[in-house]
Amino acid sequence: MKLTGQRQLIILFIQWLLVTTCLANEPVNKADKLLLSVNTTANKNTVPPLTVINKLPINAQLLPLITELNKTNINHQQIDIALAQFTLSKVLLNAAEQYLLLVAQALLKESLFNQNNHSSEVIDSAESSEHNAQIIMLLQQADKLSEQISIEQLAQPAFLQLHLLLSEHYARQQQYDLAYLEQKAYLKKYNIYRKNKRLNMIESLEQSFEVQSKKANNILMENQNELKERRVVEVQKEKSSQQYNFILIICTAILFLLLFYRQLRVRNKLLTLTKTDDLTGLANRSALFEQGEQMVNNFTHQPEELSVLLIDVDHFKQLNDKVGHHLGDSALVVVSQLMKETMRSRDFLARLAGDKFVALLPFADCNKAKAIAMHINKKIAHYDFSSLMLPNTITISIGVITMNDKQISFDDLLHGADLTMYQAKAQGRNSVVCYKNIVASQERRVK
Ligand SMILES: Nc1nc2c(ncn2[C@@H]2O[C@H](COP(=O)(O)OP(=O)(O)OP(=O)(O)O)[C@@H](O)[C@H]2O)c(=O)[nH]1
Repeated sequence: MKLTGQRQLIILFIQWLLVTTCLANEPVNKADKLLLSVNTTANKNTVPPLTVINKLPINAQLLPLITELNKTNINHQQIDIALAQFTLSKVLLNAAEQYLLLVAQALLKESLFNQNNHSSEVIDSAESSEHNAQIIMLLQQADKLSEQISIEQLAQPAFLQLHLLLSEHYARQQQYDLAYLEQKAYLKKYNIYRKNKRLNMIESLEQSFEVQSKKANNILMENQNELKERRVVEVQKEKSSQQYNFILIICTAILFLLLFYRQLRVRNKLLTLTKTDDLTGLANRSALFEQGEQMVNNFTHQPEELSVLLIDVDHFKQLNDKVGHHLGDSALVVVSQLMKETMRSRDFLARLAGDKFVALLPFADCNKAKAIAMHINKKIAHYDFSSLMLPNTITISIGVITMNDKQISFDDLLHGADLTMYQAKAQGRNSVVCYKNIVASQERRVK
């Protein structure tokens, strides 16, 4: 009874171990699924596949055979043929493949045995013991190959089955110590398998995170570059717009200045025309009075003297009648030019009307004015006008007046000059008469 109790305890312990390890025996549990999904995601994100160090290559047809053997309904004959082909194959199998082949043979044997004894209620103990021994022998052979296989590969589910099978068959042969050791070996390798899975998963997650992080950084840099490029384009546009506006402003300013300058020239020309005599180009009557009044005003407040000459061409009516009005105009032009040439630069010459001219001589006393008048008179009298189809000589009469009285007006001065000029005419023309001489002669007549 005591022995039976101990056996039952050992069987219960083994069953508990089997239940705890059953989850690990599943080819794909929750952790595997998670790992698979991570690997799939990582592969999609072009993460390099996980690499297992020192892993021996395994024939692609061997692993599906082992998966098939773990199912309930198996075509034993087909699998047996496939395994026989592997065994008889001339291709040299490596340690891992030999290991799995032996495990597969053990699984096939186990499956066949179970199928054969499924219907019979009483199992022959001798036959069962022999079957167990054969299975154990196959699995022990496989276990010997473990030395040539890396621990990471041995921790794979397909390889781990060896320990579970061995443990089960040791237990069946009541070798509980060995069964316990196999369970222990199984758990140890299973933990390695889980640990490796976890590490791989962490590594995969890290790689995935790194890739995502790099992608995010790349997108960020691309956006920043795009932003910079847009900013550069905007700055260039702003610069070209500023340049365009600047050029527009400069052009407008130049145009405005040109128009202003043209307007100023037209205005000055018009102003000059309004003050110029058409025929001779000298100042006209209006300009004469303007300039004369201004000069008289200036000389009212200073000691220097201002003299005025009134010049009239002698017998101009006769000349007009003789040579015609047109040539008479030419004579007036030449006479005015000769007078202008004789004047000082500071003097002012104007055409008063018809054949009458007025010269304003600033800073010229009576003597100086008379000298200038005499000079003009001689110059015209000695000029040969015959080249202009005019009479050889043309003479002029000049009346000279000096502004002795500081209170005198320009009109009075002009009137005095006119009187003096008529005195010169009266004396026989081609002569110069000063106003003070008229006054003296008048004074003598009174006496
Ligand atoms: N060709 C020409 N003749 C003019 C012009 N203006 C006035 N005359 C003429 O000039 C003449 C001036 O004559 P007066 O000054 O009165 O007399 P004069 O013949 O010069 O004789 P005295 O002055 O006494 O020597 C007139 O016959 C006017 O018709 C002009 O622009 N051109």
